[in-house]
Amino acid sequence: MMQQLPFRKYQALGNDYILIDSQHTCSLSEETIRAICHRTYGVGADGILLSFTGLRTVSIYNSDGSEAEKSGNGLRIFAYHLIKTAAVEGDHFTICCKAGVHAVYWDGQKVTINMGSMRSVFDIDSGWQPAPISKSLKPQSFNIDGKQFEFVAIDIGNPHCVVLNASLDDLQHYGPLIENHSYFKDRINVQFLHQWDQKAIGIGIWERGSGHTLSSGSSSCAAFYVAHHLGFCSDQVEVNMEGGQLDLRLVEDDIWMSGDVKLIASGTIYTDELALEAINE
Ligand SMILES: N[C@@H](CCC[C@H](N)C(=O)O)C(=O)O
Repeated sequence: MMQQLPFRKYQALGNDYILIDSQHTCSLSEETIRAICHRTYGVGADGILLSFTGLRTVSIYNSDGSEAEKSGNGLRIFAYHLIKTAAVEGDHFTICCKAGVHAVYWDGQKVTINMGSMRSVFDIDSGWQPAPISKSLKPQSFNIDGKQFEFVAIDIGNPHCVVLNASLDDLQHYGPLIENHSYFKDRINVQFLHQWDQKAIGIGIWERGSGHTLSSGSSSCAAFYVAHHLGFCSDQVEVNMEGGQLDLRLVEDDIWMSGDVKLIASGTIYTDELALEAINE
């Protein structure tokens, strides 16, 4: 059935999302999501945020059509959208995604979100395990296509593999190989941690389901959490990515994230004009 879907397009540090705030029940097939996100046949985006007007809950989709439990930039965008459309009142409210409920603060310029904490940690021998009370993390290593990498994989609502000894030049080649490694049956987001000191860390990003992106909120949180617990940085840092910076701090083991969001376009998607056959080739 032909659908006309009003949308807004937002970007957060170069990580772009199409937000569909639907008045009616609306579900999108994987194929439709891929077509909308396609950079030439569609509107073009790293993902889609789907919500129902009046509700503070959002579903998050990657550009390959898969659903994600969480997105840091996606949540900031959704919160900013609720503020700018006057769907929420005041400067303090909560929003919900598949990974749970998140507190939001708005200071008139930036959205700050409680991104929560590490929920589980990956061990090569025993798989995903509940986060240890000690919060201690131990790097492990794997060999990918002839190259040895040190990594720590943690789940903070969505899964992340923080690689500790990789060069950004290797991201395009090894990113997809790590994303799809047999260790990670639900695939994984990948961060190449390439710079750190007490006040700042730098990461390159390969996202599960969306590939190379210019920034990622949940990736920043995972890389920060790992770097801090390995003693590489303090409990408050700037995370530098190709698309810009996020400010993160740990408060009682929860990661608070703040950063920019911009509304860049709005319009209507005509679903029966989407070139599904072209994107399937
Ligand atoms: N861009 C996001 C992460 C989106 C979800 C991720 N690709 C996944 O599949 O978990 C962010 O800003 O966190």
